[in-house]
Amino acid sequence: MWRRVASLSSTISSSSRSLSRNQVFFQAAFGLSIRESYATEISKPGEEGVLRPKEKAPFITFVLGGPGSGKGTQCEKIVETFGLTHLSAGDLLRREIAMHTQNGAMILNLIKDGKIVPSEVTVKLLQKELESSNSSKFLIDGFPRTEENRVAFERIVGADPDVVLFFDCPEEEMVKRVLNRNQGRVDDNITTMKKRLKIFEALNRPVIDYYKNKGKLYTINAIGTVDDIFKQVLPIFTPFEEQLKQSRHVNPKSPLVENSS
Ligand SMILES: Nc1ncnc2c1ncn2[C@@H]1O[C@H](COP(=O)(O)OP(=O)(O)O)[C@@H](O)[C@H]1O
Ligand SMILES: Nc1ccn([C@H]2C[C@H](O)[C@@H](COP(=O)(O)OP(=O)(O)O)O2)c(=O)n1
Ligand SMILES: [Mg+2]
Repeated sequence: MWRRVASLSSTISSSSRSLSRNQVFFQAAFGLSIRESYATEISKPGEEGVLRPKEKAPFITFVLGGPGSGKGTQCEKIVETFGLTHLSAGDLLRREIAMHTQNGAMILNLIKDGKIVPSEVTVKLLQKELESSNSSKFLIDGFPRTEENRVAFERIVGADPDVVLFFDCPEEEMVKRVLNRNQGRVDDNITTMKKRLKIFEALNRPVIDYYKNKGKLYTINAIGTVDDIFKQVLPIFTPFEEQLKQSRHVNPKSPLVENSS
């Protein structure tokens, strides 16, 4: 669906190039933001009163939690079961480092120091993935980590999450898991971890509170086995059964698929 939008946007004049392809298309054609245009029945000038089919908004889940709370591990299980497309903000940033891109060195220094990369950089990487994907159901892991991240995503991508998962884990357990992670990450050491935990408390808590107030937050007790934790995650997606069933990528064994054997 995002791809369909992208192909239409090539007809838009080059004077609007600083906007995203989605924004260019929807703003130029209908003067609407992406979210508005997905949610509203619209008619072009000269076609007043002609109802056009509603576009479907992408289904977006944000995955929050401290370092080592098990976000990535649970995302793998969600992908396996429900077929959402997994976008890890941390993985996208690490890919920039590995590819020695223009921002690579800056990102490496911030990550080593437990700091947050400027929102514009992270959101642009996410936006690129969202726009080039065939999928319409996304799991965005490790994002937004700050209020600035959240606002930048709203401004640049123009979409809101349907679900926000928060893996709630005691610090002691997170430290233990990170120090045993063994993935060769530059930030998996006690010095960086201590900084990350401080930053998490200070900057991620306001994001958690924001989504709690909006009624979108699902808090999961992240202590226990991977399977026990996933048992808490499963029922969260049940109310979204219809939307998720339409995904081409849904695992046929998913509990959301009727008559699965
Ligand atoms: N429920 C769990 N119990 C014990 N260890 C876990 C659990 N979930 C994940 N882990 C391990 O903890 C480490 C951190 O998990 P990860 O999914 O990478 O967390 P995050 O993405 O939140 O930093 C990994 O080595 C992972 O295998
Ligand atoms: N929204 C984000 C996500 C990650 N980062 C940076 C800073 C984080 O400490 C690192 C690693 O993030 P990642 O989500 O992979 O980390 P964990 O899986 O929680 O340990 O990347 C960021 O600056 N902004
Ligand atoms: Mg992770």
